[in-house]
Parts: sequence; C-alpha cells; structure tokens
Amino acid sequence: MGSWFSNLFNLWGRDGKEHKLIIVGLDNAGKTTILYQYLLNDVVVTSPTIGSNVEEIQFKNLKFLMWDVGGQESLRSSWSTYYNAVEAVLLVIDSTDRERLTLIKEELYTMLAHDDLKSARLLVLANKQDLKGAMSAAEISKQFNLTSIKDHSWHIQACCALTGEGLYEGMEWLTDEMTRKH
Ligand SMILES: Nc1nc2c(ncn2[C@@H]2O[C@H](COP(=O)(O)OP(=O)(O)OP(=O)(O)O)[C@@H](O)[C@H]2O)c(=O)[nH]1
Ligand SMILES: [Mg+2]
Repeated sequence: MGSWFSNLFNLWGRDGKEHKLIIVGLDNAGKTTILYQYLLNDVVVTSPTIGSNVEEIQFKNLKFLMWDVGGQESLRSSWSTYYNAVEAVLLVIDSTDRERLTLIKEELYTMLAHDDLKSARLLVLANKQDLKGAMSAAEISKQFNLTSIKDHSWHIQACCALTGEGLYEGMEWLTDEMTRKH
C-alpha cells in the first residue's frame, strides 16, 4: 500500500492496530461510568448493563476497542466469551464494597488462569475514592495479594469515575506497558 495510506493509519493509531480491552468487575463498580469518562470526559447517567457496551477510544497514539460488560451475578459466566484476543483487563472495584472483595478476588484469579488471558495486562481500578470509607489502593492490593502475580504485568490505580481522577494515570501505565513490549 502507498505510504500516504500508512501515514493516514499512523494518524489514527500508532500501528493502525486496534487493541482489545475489557472492563470487568462486579455490578455497581462503576465500569460503564468509566468507559464513558474515557470516551467523553464526562459523567453519563447509567443503568445496570445487560450484555455489553463497546467504544473505540484513542489514547496516546494507541487505538483501543473497549468492551464494558455487565457485572451482575447472572452475567459473570459470560465474561469469558469476550476474552478472545484481549490485550488488557481493566478490573474495576467499588472501593467501599468490602463485603464482596473476596468474591471479586476469586473472579480475578479465575480470569487470570484463563487461556485466552495468558498474556493480558491487568489494570485494577480502585474506584469511588470520593466516598467515605473507601479502601485505599494499597489495602486492596494487599487483600488481593497482587504481588503474588508473576505471570501477568499488573498495576493498581486509585480513581474516581465521577471526576475522572486517576483514570488518565491508569491508562498511561497501560499504554507505556504496551508500547514498551512491542
Ligand atoms: N460516588 C461515586 N459513584 C460512582 C463512581 N463511579 C460510578 N459511580 C456510581 O455508581 C453507580 C454504578 O455505576 P455503573 O457505571 O453503572 O456501574 P457498572 O459497574 O457499569 O454496573 P453494571 O453495569 O451493573 O455491571 C452509578 O450510580 C454511578 O454514578 C465514583 O467514582 N464515585
Ligand atoms: Mg455497566
């Protein structure tokens, strides 16, 4: 193909490639709010996701296809149908939801053991930091035993989807990670 054509592609995405990413987490964690903060830099009114939302998001020369999947109990078994070709998992935690931390920890380790996610990076977003009683990223990291994860590159980032705080930093880690290894 002519060079003008590939230049055009480079304007869109660094290599013209679309990087598939999934946003998972329990219901009410803030996944859909985060997806639309990334897309619109704004807060949208959400209702519980049935199925999924997907948006194309450009971040620092990389083009992402972000899939946001519903987190309700009955929908969790279908998460694995989205795993094919996923390069990164964004795990969103409601940092005030202490009761269900063990539950999402189990979901996390089940996900990491899945064949399709062998080389996926993991970004944990400790969301709802604006709320009183929110666990810190360090606390969640400890509860999740993140330092024991040696076969995936991972990072945990505190954030607030309503203000957007921390969301940029999380994606910055991810894009650095992805460009460093390719
Ligand atoms: N205070 C506060 N509320 C938030 C934050 N992020 C999301 N929310 C609220 O949490 C509720 C659930 O947000 P959603 O984005 O719909 O949650 P979800 O993870 O997509 O939920 P499912 O689609 O059911 O899996 C909404 O009322 C959001 O406005 C945050 O950082 N702080
Ligand atoms: Mg949702």
